[in-house]
Amino acid sequence: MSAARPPEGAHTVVAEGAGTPAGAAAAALPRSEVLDVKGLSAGYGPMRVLHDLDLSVQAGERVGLVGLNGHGKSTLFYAIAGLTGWQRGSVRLNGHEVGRTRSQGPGRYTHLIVRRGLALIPQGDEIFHGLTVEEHLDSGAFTPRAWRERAQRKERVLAIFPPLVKLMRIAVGRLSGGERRMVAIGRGLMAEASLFLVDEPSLGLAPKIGKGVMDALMSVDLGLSAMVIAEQNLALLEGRVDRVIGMHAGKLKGEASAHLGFQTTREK
Ligand SMILES: Nc1ncnc2c1ncn2[C@@H]1O[C@H](COP(=O)(O)OP(=O)(O)OP(=O)(O)O)[C@@H](O)[C@H]1O
Repeated sequence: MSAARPPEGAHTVVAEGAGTPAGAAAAALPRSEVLDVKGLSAGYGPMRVLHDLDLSVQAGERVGLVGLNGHGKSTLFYAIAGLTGWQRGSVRLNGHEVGRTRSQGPGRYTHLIVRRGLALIPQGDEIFHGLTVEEHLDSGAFTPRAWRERAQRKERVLAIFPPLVKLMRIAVGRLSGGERRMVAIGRGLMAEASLFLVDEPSLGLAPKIGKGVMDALMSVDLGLSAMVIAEQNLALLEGRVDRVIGMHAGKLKGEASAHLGFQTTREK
């Protein structure tokens, strides 16, 4: 697939949302902190997966999160979205505290966190086979403002994923794996978000297709929003994101600019 930048003036899903809680927060805090995680521990039932994490992401940043299977990348995303069973520590999104103990059940506050500007693009496709491509994209525009602007938002998504243009009326169950991944990511990009968490976008795809999907993600003009991409394959991120953070056994193990390769710099 080819990855095109969206047309000029239609550069970011988020900057367009500047009249909304998420957009206003991002617009009011140019180049400032979108995400500030401090001392985050989280897990499921009796299992502690994340251990005292600190992570800060600035507006406009594209950050890679690299780690092997099972080391907690998805759990970190779920914790930020309030989807883990419990957590301790602070998670601030656009300056607002969204982290708290999930004693009343995972997902209880997720809708509020989403309204604060979070878009989670989960691992795997998480799509409904009977719905069309267009219905999936529309479903990503769930805030009133995003819904009003869904036509423009779809144009931007289609500029990022041109192969979807001809598939809008096709049920996603009939698409290839790479096309389904484009739909899943495109649905996330329809949201009015200031922070996009993208979980292993190349997983399960042939290398060339996976690289194409990653190219498309790199072509998204973030404006004042930020993106964190979890990935097992460092080579897909190296030199293409602003920084790469490693994750091992539920801890952030280091940080390095992508072109320097991976170095442990702030092991906890
Ligand atoms: N819903 C869940 N309930 C219980 N344990 C879970 C759940 N989700 C993940 N885990 C466990 O948490 C640990 C971290 O998994 P996680 O999915 O966060 O890792 P990951 O780095 O994203 O790797 P993967 O690529 O496999 O998703 C693993 O031991 C996993 O089995």
